[in-house]
Amino acid sequence: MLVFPNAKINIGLNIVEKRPDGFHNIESCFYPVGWKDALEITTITAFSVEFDGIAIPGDQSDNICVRAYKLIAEEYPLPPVKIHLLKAIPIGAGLGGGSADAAFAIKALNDLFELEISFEKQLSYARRLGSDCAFFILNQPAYCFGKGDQFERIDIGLAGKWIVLVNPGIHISTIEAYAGVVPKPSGSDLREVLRLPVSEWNGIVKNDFEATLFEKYPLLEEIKAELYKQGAAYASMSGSGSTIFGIFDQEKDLVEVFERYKVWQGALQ
Ligand SMILES: C[C@@](CO)(OP(=O)(O)O)[C@H](O)COP(=O)(O)OP(=O)(O)OC[C@H]1O[C@@H](n2ccc(N)nc2=O)[C@H](O)[C@@H]1O
Ligand SMILES: Nc1ncnc2c1ncn2[C@@H]1O[C@H](COP(=O)(O)OP(=O)(O)O)[C@@H](O)[C@H]1O
Repeated sequence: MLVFPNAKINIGLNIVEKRPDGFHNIESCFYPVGWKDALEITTITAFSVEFDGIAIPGDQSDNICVRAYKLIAEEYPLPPVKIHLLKAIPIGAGLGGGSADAAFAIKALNDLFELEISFEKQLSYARRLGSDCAFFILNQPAYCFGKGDQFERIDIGLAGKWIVLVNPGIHISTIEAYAGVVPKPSGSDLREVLRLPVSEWNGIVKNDFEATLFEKYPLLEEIKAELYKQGAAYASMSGSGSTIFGIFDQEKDLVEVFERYKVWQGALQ
């Protein structure tokens, strides 16, 4: 079975409080985008994994796809599989690529072996693998809260708008990014704020990671400024960075402008 795990962006990201378990409660709109990996799961006589594309840090047995398989195999009699991942989504980039791989692995195993795992149970497996992971089970625009693992559907009418994602290749660890932020209540309801026209979001829809990370990596702020210079209606860092995205009213080709970096551009669904 061949599936294509996609990235997400965060439109607004409020880090509102530190929790007793060490995690943070956040408020954010997660929105799927078309930058994709390819993940193939097939039956085989002995379990194996193969990785192509961007090198993934860490041991193969720690790969989140392998962890997803092992988690489901604890409760369901799964045969051995071959997991083949072609990694294209930049890593440590605020795009949730690893979480997407895990969620799509859960869904693919469920479909391939007709396990009939309920949607709620798929969510609970996903939550055990990562805070961002449950969102990718639904994989629709959502207002996310709690650790980022609770969500409700949100319709902010971006379908058809053009998005450009720019990744300068700076790897930012999620733990490092959270450690640099002092949580504070957001003071407004992001769901309400996102009802404003996109062109009014600048300065109002904020990512709380930007302040510290822009200070540490000024290039990120420069990329954001360039996206506005190119006519973006709204631009922001995604998640814990380092990817910066711009939303445009019309199709825009910025590959040459950002030729030194990885760029993905396409229409929002
Ligand atoms: C920042 C966000 C925003 O969407 O995304 P990315 O930028 O990584 O894609 C997420 O909160 C990342 O979620 P995810 O990448 O799944 O994180 P996890 O694996 O659950 O946690 C990694 C580490 O990040 C910190 N963490 C994560 C989530 C959260 N709500 N509070 C935290 O403090 C914890 O230190 C945790 O040990
Ligand atoms: N399939 C995978 N794809 C990407 N990263 C993975 C994967 N499996 C495990 N990881 C680990 O998860 C970390 C975070 O990856 P990723 O989800 O791409 O970043 P981000 O949280 O910034 O979106 C990586 O540095 C890597 O060590």
